[in-house]
Amino acid sequence: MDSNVIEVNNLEHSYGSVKAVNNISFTVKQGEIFSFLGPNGAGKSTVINILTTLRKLQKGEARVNGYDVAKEPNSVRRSIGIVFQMLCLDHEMTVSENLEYHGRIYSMKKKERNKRIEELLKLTDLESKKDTLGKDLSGGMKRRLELARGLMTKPAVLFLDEPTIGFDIQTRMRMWEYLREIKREGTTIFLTTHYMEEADQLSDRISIIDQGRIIVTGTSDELKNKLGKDLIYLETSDNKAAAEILRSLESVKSITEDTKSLRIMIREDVTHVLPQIMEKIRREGIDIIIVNIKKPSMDDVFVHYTGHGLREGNEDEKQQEVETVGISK
Ligand SMILES: Nc1ncnc2c1ncn2[C@@H]1O[C@H](COP(=O)(O)OP(=O)(O)OP(=O)(O)O)[C@@H](O)[C@H]1O
Repeated sequence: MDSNVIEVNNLEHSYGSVKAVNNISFTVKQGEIFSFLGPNGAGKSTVINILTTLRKLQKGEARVNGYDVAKEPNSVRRSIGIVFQMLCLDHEMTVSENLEYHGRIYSMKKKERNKRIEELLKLTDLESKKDTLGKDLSGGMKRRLELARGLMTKPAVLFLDEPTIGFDIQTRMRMWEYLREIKREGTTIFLTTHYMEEADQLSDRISIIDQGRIIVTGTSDELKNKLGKDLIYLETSDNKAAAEILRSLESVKSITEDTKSLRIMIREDVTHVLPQIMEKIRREGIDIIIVNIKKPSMDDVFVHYTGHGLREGNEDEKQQEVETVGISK
């Protein structure tokens, strides 16, 4: 039977007049990797800070490992591991000493500490660096050491706030491997990210969060499949008029329009629909400049549900949604 390691009900949080978290509810099951995917300022850090008891809960309910974050913060803290955006290592200690020190703080016995340090150095590929000072590690190694430290006490749940921010894609992919390995050890992982691919590749389930609200939750496949079977990117001499014409087609599920192109989600096999679409547009005297067919990506899911791209303030990515058929949320 699935058991919930995290349970959040109607969580709200404001900073003065700014409502950072607006009535959020979700659960995370034992052994899952669960991600909050959202742009800067969406409210991700605020939620993770409340769940890890670093920020006081204002309104709503939250339980972690069965403990109430408002009423039993010490029990929550003892049962979790945390890795935050900001590095908190001691740069004058070696890799092993950093882990050793953390184990002592949590009153781990010497034998247990040594065993765990050995396991974690192996897991995070830091065995050859065990006597290197924190300040002499690369950025990726420092983050791995943070990860190892967060896991020292074998927490039931690990919280990671943007674990791979600023990493190149290779280092990011290695980090995903470590996180999958940690999951295999039985740890539940809650992470925040603004990388589409990270959420897509790593998570068992994803919540898209925007402006303090959860917009939609599901597995990567569920979210993509809800959009439609295939997606056609179309650039024409008059996108607005083309969207107008195509909206009446039964096979078209929805159309997202931006300044350059149309993203057309379709219900049926693209090979049947595409000739029909081309014919209809050409008949109206509209020229087709580019046609591209692909399966919906997490990027498409994000644009579809939020109505904009992920990098806030980039006008090229601001999209205007012109749905033809409402989709269930
Ligand atoms: N200490 C604070 N005081 C005032 N406003 C804050 C504070 N922390 C966050 N905010 C505001 O609350 C909103 C949510 O911020 P939060 O840091 O939770 O978002 P986020 O999704 O984690 O963003 P990022 O990815 O940039 O960390 C934003 O509008 C932010 O400006």
